[in-house]
Amino acid sequence: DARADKNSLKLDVNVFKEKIVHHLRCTIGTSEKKASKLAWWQALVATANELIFDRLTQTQYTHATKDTRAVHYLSAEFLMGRLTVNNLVSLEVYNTAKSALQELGIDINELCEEETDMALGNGGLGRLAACFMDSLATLAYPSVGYGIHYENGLFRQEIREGRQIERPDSWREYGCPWEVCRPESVQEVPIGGFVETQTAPDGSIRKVWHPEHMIKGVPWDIPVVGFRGASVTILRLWESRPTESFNWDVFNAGGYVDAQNEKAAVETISKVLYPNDSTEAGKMLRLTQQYFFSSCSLRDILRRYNRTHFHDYGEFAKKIAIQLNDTHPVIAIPELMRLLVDEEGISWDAAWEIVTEVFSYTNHTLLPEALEKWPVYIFEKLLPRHLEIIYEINYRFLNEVVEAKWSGDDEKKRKLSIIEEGPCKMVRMANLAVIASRKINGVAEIHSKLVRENLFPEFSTLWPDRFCNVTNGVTPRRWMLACNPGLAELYNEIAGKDWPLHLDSCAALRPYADDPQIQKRFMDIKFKNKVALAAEIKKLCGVEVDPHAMFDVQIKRLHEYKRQHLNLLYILHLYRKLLADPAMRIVPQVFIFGAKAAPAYTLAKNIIYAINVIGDKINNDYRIRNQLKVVFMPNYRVSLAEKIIPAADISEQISTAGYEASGTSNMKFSMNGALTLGTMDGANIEIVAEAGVENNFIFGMSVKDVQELKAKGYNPWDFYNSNQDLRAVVDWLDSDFFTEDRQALASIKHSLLEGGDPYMVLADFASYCAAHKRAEEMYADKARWAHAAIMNSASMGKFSSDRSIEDYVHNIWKLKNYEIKDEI
Ligand SMILES: CCc1ccc([C@H](C)CC(=O)N[C@@H]2O[C@H](CO)[C@@H](O)[C@H](O)[C@H]2O)cc1
Repeated sequence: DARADKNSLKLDVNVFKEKIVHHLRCTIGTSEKKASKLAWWQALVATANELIFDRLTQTQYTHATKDTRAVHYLSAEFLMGRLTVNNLVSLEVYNTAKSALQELGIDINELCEEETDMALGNGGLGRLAACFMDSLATLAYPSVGYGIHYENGLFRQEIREGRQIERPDSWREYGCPWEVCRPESVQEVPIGGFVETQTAPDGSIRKVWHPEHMIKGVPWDIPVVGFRGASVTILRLWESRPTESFNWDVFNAGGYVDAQNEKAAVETISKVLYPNDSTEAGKMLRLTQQYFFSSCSLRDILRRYNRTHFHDYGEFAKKIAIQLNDTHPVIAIPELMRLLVDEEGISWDAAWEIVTEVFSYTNHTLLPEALEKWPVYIFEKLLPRHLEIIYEINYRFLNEVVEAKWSGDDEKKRKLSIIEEGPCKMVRMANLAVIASRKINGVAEIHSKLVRENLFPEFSTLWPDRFCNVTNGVTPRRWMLACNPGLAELYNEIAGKDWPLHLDSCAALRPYADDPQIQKRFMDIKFKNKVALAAEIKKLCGVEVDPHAMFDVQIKRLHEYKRQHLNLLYILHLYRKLLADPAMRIVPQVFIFGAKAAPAYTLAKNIIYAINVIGDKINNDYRIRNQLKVVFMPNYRVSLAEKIIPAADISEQISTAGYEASGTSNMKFSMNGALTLGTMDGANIEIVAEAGVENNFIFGMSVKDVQELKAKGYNPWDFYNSNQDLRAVVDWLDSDFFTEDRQALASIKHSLLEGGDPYMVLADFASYCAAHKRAEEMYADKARWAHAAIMNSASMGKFSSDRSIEDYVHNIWKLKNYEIKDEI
């Protein structure tokens, strides 16, 4: 299929087959007869790793010999998903592998189901980091991703009687063949303790930190395979371990338990990912995680730099760029100051010069509850020296920069200060990020505008040139070529085989938008994907769905601002109308949901419960003759998204305008020929600008409308009382029609009325219903729908993460890329 193997010459089917059998016997140590599917998968991976590690070595050799400038992407999350299909496709040996396995009587798809997702992230931010790593390797820019080697990724979600149950995600229980440990690059990180101020004979002050503990950081490297093996870079993830100087003396002194506790305490640091994707936990362990990986990463960067620069930091800012993926790694700023001043003996000013040159910061959310602030007392306990450095940075900023601009304006100082005064003083990580970063960017045009105007207005007045926008993107390798081979085949024919590298070239399909043959091809591909998804839904949810129906999909984290409950109100509205008029005939529709809620986010979990119990009722209500189906697919994750997105007709992107920074699933859906039903929020605005608003269904208030209604005072009762249909479905939530446990559903009604409906669900309901009406009408007009589907898919060139990376490279990182030849 379209995932054709250009360089399969390198490894023809027989050679590939021999290598798989060789690894089965000599690497995994079993025989064809006895081998489990897991063993065959491990043998397949070992075979692919031969190519991958060779390219990795070539890549690292080129970067080292050319002493290249590189970007270091610091992120607490990397939502990598599965790597097998992606790596085989990027190496262009997918079909070779498929045929080789076939000849060995093995179905490659079955093998790939053996792989557990590498779910080391919550949602958008983590997946974006993964797409960016793919593009950096494909564009052959020198880069390293740095993160945390969580033993447990994002929890596995099970649905029990409609409720979300969290289960641990021990993804590498039986090891992971895609990662390699690098003991030679272990780091040790101090934490806790106190700071001693020493006065040298020459009167100069020296700060000496006496840490309470040392933590060992063990690096695990995951190779990132660029498309066509352009380069192979690494994602280096740090695992926490107790240091050798593990308190044996405590142990020998019989303090076994204390020794064990200390060991356990250190190991918990990289034990588990915090499952919140927009509310900060404020837990000490969270800051310890952030500091641990940031410090290990900086030490690793300094170690690599000093290999050729021998502690002469004159070139450091020329060779090193560091991107901070939101505020989570911002502790790296005072940590680099500490390493340069305290350990390398560089002056404060020289160190600050370097720090403000190397760091840049990306903001991914405006939600106040997501902006990290740490109590000063936690810093005093964990990171006393960093607190001193933060105070010094703040003092110089307020008294040199702010005083110069707004002399004597204490209000400005209070607003811009890194320290938030009050009963419990807090460290504002976002302010620290802005003060120390060369560039600050948002992730979509509207979001970057709101970052400048609402989040950091004074800072953007102070430093207008520091603020910029880089609209998000997604990798077309995973999100088109690998997950939708039928569509990939069509683009190979129409746009040539390089479209995965030049997504703009997909525009070659636009002139065929009304060509009946192409329309048929395109919609047949969609239908085939819907048949496959219908089978998966049957298997996972036991629900029969008709692939001819309109597949309306909303897959993303469960959050009120993403308004899954608005979607649910419309489903209730449709159901109510069908019950009211048994003769009514609608375009058959299947509403598909996938969403994890942060474990402590009760209302979000109640919305999941509501979707399941209401869905159950509807799916088993014979009176509506299967015209309406509701499916909640459990354990939404990257590998499930790869199955759902190619089969979608409608992409629900219905956040309250001004709340979704960008969104990235919206891009994946459009690329795969789904039509967006959404608000003018985040990247939706840029998507419909490329594909045509007439080819999508925009509804609801704009950002300006939302701001004005909030300013005027929004009263949800006004909408409740003035719209009978709305009132009926909201009241239906507070009934025992769907479940005897009406409390959970009633809590949703309560949040929409007494709770003030903070995300204006009721205000956008009527417009949302009208947009759905338009969608149903267009879906009935097959040619019109096909036109729109093709125009969306063929107009997404801008949303390749390659374009995002080129923007970062030219506006922020100033990198050169290097062709990787086989030099060694
Ligand atoms: C402190 C807890 C926490 C954890 C994660 C986050 C992330 C910033 C949340 C997130 O994933 N934001 C999403 O980032 C995507 C990539 O830029 C955007 O496309 C989404 O709009 C944004 O919600 C905030 C707070």
